[in-house]
Amino acid sequence: MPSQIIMRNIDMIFTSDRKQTHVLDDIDLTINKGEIYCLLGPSGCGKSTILKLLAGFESPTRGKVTVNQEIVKSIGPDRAVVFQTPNLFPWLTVFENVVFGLRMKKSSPDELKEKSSKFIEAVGLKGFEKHYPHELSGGMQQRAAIARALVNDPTVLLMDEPFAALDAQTRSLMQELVMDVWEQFHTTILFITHDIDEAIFIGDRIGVMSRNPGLIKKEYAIELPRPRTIDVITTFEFLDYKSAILKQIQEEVKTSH
Ligand SMILES: Nc1ncnc2c1ncn2[C@@H]1O[C@H](COP(=O)(O)OP(=O)(O)OP(=O)(O)O)[C@@H](O)[C@H]1O
Repeated sequence: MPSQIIMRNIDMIFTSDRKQTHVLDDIDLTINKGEIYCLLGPSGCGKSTILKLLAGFESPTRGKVTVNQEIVKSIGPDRAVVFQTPNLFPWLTVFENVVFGLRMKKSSPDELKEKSSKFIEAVGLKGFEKHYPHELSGGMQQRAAIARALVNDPTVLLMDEPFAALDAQTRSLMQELVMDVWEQFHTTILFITHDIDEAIFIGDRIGVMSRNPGLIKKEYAIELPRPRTIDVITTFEFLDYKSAILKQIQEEVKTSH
């Protein structure tokens, strides 16, 4: 599969109040087209910084970030971001929130209708098009945020702990939703999480990071068959991955204290 995201020799040093923080150290990351790559790691290791570099919110101190063979210089419609909080416009309905980007692009009414219904249905919100965000549960709001991200046909979906604020049951439904959406559209996904089970369930590969400065310490290829359903989390293969990753994280914690 061709590489879609390439980060080479990335260093990131933030300077504030004359203090320098070396957040990322020589990060090399390649994500293939259609792959789901999960980043796991302790708080402050630089996971969101990697996502911000890919989204074009920040530029690296050193190194090169390319998406679709183009150097990332700013934000772009080829890269959609889903954050922990859905950030929907409270004064707009689900339909209007989802088509917001399309309206900005002056898409035709037919395109608005066709694309919104495709993605609203894909995230299981059919029938809720006229609802306002305050009339939806947290999980439903996040579904709308995912539809809004997908409606512009991004080639890359960047998800920053998208389900961290949800209760366990909703979270598990949302993980299955990501699987469903991926089965339909095969979008390349970078998915940031603190949750090992979530990373193994969703990911094709997992990068485990360490901090001070942030490094991708080890990568794991998750060869569980797809399509995956939540039952997979009780299989021996799943538990083997979990135990190996837990061991790696525990070693990290020991050496960083
Ligand atoms: N704009 C900035 N200016 C200065 N320091 C920053 C800036 N953005 C991030 N940092 C610092 O970089 C480090 C990594 O932050 P980042 O948000 O990437 O970590 P993270 O692994 O995503 O953490 P968490 O899991 O808690 O979200 C932190 O120490 C943070 O304070």
